[in-house]
Parts: sequence; C-alpha cells; structure tokens
Amino acid sequence: MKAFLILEDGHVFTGTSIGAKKEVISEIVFNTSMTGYLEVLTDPSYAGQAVCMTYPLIGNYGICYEDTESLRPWPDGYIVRELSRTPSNFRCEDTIQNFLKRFDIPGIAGIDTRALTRILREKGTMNGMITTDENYDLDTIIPRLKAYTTGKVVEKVTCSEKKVLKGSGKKVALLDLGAKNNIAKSLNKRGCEVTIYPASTTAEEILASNPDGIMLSNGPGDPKECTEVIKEIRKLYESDTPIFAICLGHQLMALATGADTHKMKYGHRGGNHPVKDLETGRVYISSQNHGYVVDTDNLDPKVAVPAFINVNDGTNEGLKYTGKNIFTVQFHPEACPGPQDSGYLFDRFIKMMGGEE
Ligand SMILES: NC(=O)CC[C@H](N)C(=O)O
Repeated sequence: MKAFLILEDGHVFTGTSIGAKKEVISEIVFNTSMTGYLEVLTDPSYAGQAVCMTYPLIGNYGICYEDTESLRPWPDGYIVRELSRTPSNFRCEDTIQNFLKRFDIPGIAGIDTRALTRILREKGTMNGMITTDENYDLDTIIPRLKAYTTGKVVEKVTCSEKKVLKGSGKKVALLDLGAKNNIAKSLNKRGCEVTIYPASTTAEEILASNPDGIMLSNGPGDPKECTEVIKEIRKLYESDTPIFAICLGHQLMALATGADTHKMKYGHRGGNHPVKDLETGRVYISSQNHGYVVDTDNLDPKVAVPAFINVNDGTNEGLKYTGKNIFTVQFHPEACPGPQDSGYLFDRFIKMMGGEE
C-alpha cells in the first residue's frame, strides 16, 4: 500500500506504508546512527516526533527485546529508505513491521531519505504528516501541519510507580523523565542501588529517602513545557545532594537555576557527535538525541560554567555547577545506541557521591 510523507513546506514523498495504516502529524527529525535502530525506536525521548533513519537499510537483525531501551517504540512515525524483509540474527525475536503495528505506529519506507534529510538540514526541523490517503489535499493539510505543536510529553513516557534495582553500593534516586534503560543499568552495574521515581515525584519525597545522589534522566519534548518538574529540580539543587543529569535533565537543571534554552535548527541525533571536555581538552565521540540546547551566552558563572562543547557547531554539551556537586551533560554517556566513550562519567558521579571511582 502506498504512503505519503507531506512536509509543512509542501514537499511530498511517496513510498510504501509500513506499521499501522493510520494518519499521523508529528515533528520530523532525522537520526544518523549507522547501527542501533532498536535503541533509537525505544528511546522515550522520541515521543512526539517521527524519526527518519538516514542509514539506508533498517531492520536487518530484527527486534531483539534484550536490546530495547524501554518497553515499547515511542516515535509517532517511522521513516526509512529500505526496511529489511528478511531479518536474520540468532537473537531476532520479531520484525520492525510487527513491532510498529502492535503499538499502532505508522511509517513509510522506500523514500529518498537523503533528500528529506537535506531539506531538514537546510530549512530546519518541521512538522509533517504520514498518510495512506491518496486524495490528500495540501491546501487543508499544510495549515494543520503549521499549527501543530507537540505539547507536554514527559507525562506520557514516565513510569507510573516507583521501582528499585537492588545494589549494595551508593543509593541513587533516578527521576524518570523518559529514561532509557541503560541509565539505571549503568549505575546498577557499578553497584548502585537505583530507585526510579515517576516524573511527578516531589523533591521532598526524593530527599526523604536520603539518597547519596540524584540522577535526572533524558526525556522528550521542549524542556520549557516541564514547569512543575523544574520547580522540584530547583529544590533538589538547593538540597546540596550530588546530582548528575543527562540531556532533558541537563536542560531542566539549567532552567531551574536561571539559564535559558532554545530550539536548534535541526538538532543532534546520531552516534558520532564529538564533544570536548573543556577542562582536559580531550574529545569524546558521543551518542546524541536532542533538539534543544542550553544558552550559555548569559550563563552566570557564580551558578554554572560550560564543561563540554560540541566540536562541530560549538553549542553547549555540559555544565559544571559552581560550589555544588552537580554536573550535567547534553549527550548520552549511557550510549545505546552508539559509542561508550563517555561512560566514565558514571564513575565520576559515584566518586562525587563519596564512592570509589
Ligand atoms: N534525549 C533527550 O533527553 C532530549 C531532550 C529534549 N527533548 C530535546 O530534544 O532537546
């Protein structure tokens, strides 16, 4: 069955329908990772977005549930050049087709994903529609696409109740804003006992459990939509508990302490983004998935100073909080997908909590 991807600027791509046969409007973004399509599909930070994979062949090793970053795929839509019809791997348990269908996610295959990516790079991220309706009418669809906003998405992806991963080491409270599994796993495999809290948890409840440290996770959407969470994070900041934050968590800590964030032209999503540690000058290759970034122009050095920058475009990739045991990064030290070069940051966090590195 035919499917169409209609962009807000009037471009239309014609391909084949994959996944659910339904219409969806979403923000269209692209990811350049050459491996790890399953980790991308199950990363809750993609909620509210349709993702185009720039790697031309997707799905060739199928779905291996052990590798998922959450219990389901989260994008609103999935866009690929070629979807493998014969996944082959000894760990393969399902196909992308079934996985998308089961969770009612529509997609489109067989389009020129390079052309789509060039449009998004030149004009910036925009909204689009995936539909199987051949009689689509651009005059009515384009205004709908222009008017569409993603809104609050963290509440859709956070866990519904507290969960504990047992460990004999430092006690970490992880605020789940849409956390990828490998954040808790990275701490747990270093011995930490990790308590995962829903995003609506108050700072008082977290602090009452006397954690050795607090971890703020990644998550979807515009950080400025998280007004309630930002207030709680402000209290966590004032508590003097060691804090490590990743991606959305990093943006929310910045907003909670007086800095600003803005939307980037087309964001960073892929497995090869170079980030420079400003203290050592060393560059790490990082896994990334973000559309917003912290502004550092008016950063108050009494509150925080830049700790990492992106080598490609100079944007901020991390902050170190002055006089506090707090550091936050825009990239993904938990990898999955992508390079594990910055996994040492979990060891740094454990040291900050008074543990052995
Ligand atoms: N991976 C994330 O945590 C993404 C953060 C935020 N939703 C952004 O797009 O910038």
